[in-house]
Amino acid sequence: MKPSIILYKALPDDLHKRLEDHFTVTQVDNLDPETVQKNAEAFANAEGMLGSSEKVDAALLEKMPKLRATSTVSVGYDQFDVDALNERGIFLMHTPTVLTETVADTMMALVLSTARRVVEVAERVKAGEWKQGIGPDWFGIDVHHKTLGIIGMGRIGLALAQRAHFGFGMPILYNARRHHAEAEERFQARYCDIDTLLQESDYVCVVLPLTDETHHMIGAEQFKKMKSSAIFINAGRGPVVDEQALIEALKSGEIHAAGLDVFEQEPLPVDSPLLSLPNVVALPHIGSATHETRYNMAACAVDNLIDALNGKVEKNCVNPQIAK
Ligand SMILES: NC(=O)C1=CN([C@@H]2O[C@H](COP(=O)(O)OP(=O)(O)OC[C@H]3O[C@@H](n4cnc5c(N)ncnc54)[C@H](OP(=O)(O)O)[C@@H]3O)[C@@H](O)[C@H]2O)C=CC1
Ligand SMILES: O=CC(=O)O
Repeated sequence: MKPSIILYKALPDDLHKRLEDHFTVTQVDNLDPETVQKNAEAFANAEGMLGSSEKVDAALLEKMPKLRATSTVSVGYDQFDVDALNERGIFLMHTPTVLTETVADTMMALVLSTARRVVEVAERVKAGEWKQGIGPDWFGIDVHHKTLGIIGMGRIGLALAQRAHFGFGMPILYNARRHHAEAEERFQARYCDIDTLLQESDYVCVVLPLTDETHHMIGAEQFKKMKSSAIFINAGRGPVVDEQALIEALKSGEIHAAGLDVFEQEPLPVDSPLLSLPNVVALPHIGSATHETRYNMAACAVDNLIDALNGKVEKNCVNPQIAK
């Protein structure tokens, strides 16, 4: 008999079929308590689950006594209570690598569009304001050869450094928990403490996972240390940044502008002050959102679940140490 799984995300037809070749699939819209209750038997029998952007906590796991593996269509796994999974011996699979280059492209797009005011100026053209040769009120600031600070020199940080170094001739500063020889050798990146990075960077790019240590790691104190001409980019997770402090820093001119792909609350509430600031480029968490990459992530998550339920966790497993 095929193992049963819960699928809580729509997948392309061929990938859905691949899951059905291996498993008995129950598809649900979300993991809300009402959904779980309505499909209680399917949840009780599920040995695997696959989806994204839904909380998986101890209360949900209680309803899934047979669960052996979870597979998220994302690299970030802050939605999961990893301790609870470990305690139950449940594998957590994720999709690193397949999305790295696309997210780095998005970060470079945020740097460029914020510095050159691409969104704001394009809106002015559409509004019919381009009536004569443009003056300084349309100008932006340069990106090439400015100093780029990267907080989080992991897979994505490294791909961003590559673009900035080879494409834009930017000196690179970085901070992470450890030194990264590859970044230093290939991109002449210089490791520094966060304060030095904040003080010396023209662009401060954050691409950190959300953890207890990184929650509100960037707040009022950190914005005060940045140059008043600095541009701040966040594409990691919203709660890594104290959003209220960011709003104050943007309003008071403590920093020049911000390019954001992630927010403390998503979707960003329509009354967020961020939306009325002309010096903010706000994107709807599109870091990995290209057709190619989203397909590759889904395919990776499907393979990950098949692997994990067959006891194969050498690749893409967050907690391989629980294997018996
Ligand atoms: N906007 C979007 O759509 C997307 C957002 N993301 C987010 O980006 C994050 C990073 O992805 P990826 O690069 O693949 O992950 P990696 O695990 O490869 O990199 C994470 C980096 O963060 C650093 N880090 C972690 N904790 C701390 C800390 N307390 N202090 C300083 N540095 C820290 C790590 O340091 P060290 O190297 O020393 O271990 C590492 O350099 C994801 O977790 C996710 O939240 C990812 C994809 C898309
Ligand atoms: O935010 C996206 C991810 O893959 O993590």
